[in-house]
Amino acid sequence: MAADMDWERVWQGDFSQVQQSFHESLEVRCIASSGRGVITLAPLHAGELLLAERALQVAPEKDLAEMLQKQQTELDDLAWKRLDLMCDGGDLAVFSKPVALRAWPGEMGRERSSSSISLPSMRRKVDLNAYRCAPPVSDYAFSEGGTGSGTGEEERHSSYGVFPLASLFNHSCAPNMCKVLLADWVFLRAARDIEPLEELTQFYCDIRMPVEMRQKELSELFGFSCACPRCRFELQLESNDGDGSLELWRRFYSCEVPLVHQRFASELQGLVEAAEAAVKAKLETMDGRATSQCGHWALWPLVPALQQLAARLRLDGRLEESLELFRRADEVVRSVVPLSNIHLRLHSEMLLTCRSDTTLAESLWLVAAGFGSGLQVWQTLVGFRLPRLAARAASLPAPVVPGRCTIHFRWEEGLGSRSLLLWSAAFRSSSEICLDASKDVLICNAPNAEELKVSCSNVDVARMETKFSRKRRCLTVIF
Ligand SMILES: C[S@@+](CC[C@H](N)C(=O)[O-])C[C@H]1O[C@@H](n2cnc3c(N)ncnc32)[C@H](O)[C@@H]1O
Repeated sequence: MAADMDWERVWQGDFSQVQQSFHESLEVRCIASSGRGVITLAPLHAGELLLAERALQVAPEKDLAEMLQKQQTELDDLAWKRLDLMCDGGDLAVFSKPVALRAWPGEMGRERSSSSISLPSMRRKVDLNAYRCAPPVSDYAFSEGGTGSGTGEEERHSSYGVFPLASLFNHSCAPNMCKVLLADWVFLRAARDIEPLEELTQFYCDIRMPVEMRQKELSELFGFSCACPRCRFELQLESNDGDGSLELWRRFYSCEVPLVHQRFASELQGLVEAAEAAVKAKLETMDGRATSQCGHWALWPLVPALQQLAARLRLDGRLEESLELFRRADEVVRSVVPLSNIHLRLHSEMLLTCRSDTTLAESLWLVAAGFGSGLQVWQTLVGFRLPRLAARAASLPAPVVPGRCTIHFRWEEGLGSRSLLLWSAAFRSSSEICLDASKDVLICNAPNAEELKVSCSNVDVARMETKFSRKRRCLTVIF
């Protein structure tokens, strides 16, 4: 995978070095059904690039289906099959055998001589799959006065693209991937650390909306009822509100925040605290099923108010309290949509509040992981609001993406043998993985990984057998 791509050039609109590339551990498990779409076989680390794909066609939305319909004869067989299998609303069932994304669709595709894709079907494909494209430096840079790219709002939003591989990924309202669209390219990255066999998800609707609105939009536009963990949790929370104690909390969903805009900071703080207390009390009545992640999700509606409050405290010179509130908002945002524009905004605010090197390094990492590494990329997305910090940012070491990875382990008992399975996003090749033993502990390490110690009796490293799967990033140690 092109991890060492020169992102500064990409963000300046030079795509000459970019090639279609895939993470080798991705597998397609089903299409056009509610089952799991694309999964990973390997652990992934936040910021890892999973797919770089160029659009088959980019055009104004109204022309896209017709252009693709005409263009299909010019596509090579593989591209045509991918387009043919792109979801058009029909349910094509779960496969008996998964297909690697890089080989997609393998044997699955129709032979193209049999028929061409009809215009109505192409229209459905475009409706269900097309992404809005953007020229470099556009929506991502969010200065009020434009970005200097000279493109007007209308022009920026007039192009849509069809990406047959990227559109194989299903939706979640708390997705684990982030998507960057630049010109006619899409880049998908792991937005957080992801375990082997987890489904990879992106978002199709505005995930800032309350659950009922998200459900309505996904059902009307994409024809499915979202049953992601966040929707399930929020629906359960709402259904538990027979006594109406969540009324204040509900009013905080972003659309209502302008109403509280006029209040004094202390008054707003009181309201936020009351809403938080109400939702926390409600969580406690939910038979212990609410995880800590649910606790964060429950605070999502409060994020705009937390930001407003933090900005006011900053104006009053209460910098530490302000920073603390921005951090809390960031933690909640991270649980819903990691590595997003919302973070960029929050991190800029944090930097305006406190110009410490730690906060600056965090913001450099965030940009590198979500959008591509390089000082210029940071400058384009965040630094342009903070001119006085640019020189300091340049003096900090470039952030390493991925950062330090955990090594996971599991014991497996076989017939007459015992194996230890070790896996980590940091495992690139077996030669880099170090195994050592001291007394009753087996120690495993690799570049970029946190050292792992596993209790283990009478280990003789010299007599152990090992097998390594690069695809799964898994080392099996047989004793
Ligand atoms: C862009 S496609 C996603 C890939 C699709 N599963 C496929 O096989 O081509 C959008 C369609 O996938 C299905 N889909 C996506 N996310 C889903 C989810 N979370 N639950 C149920 N169906 C989903 C819906 O049929 C939707 O119209």
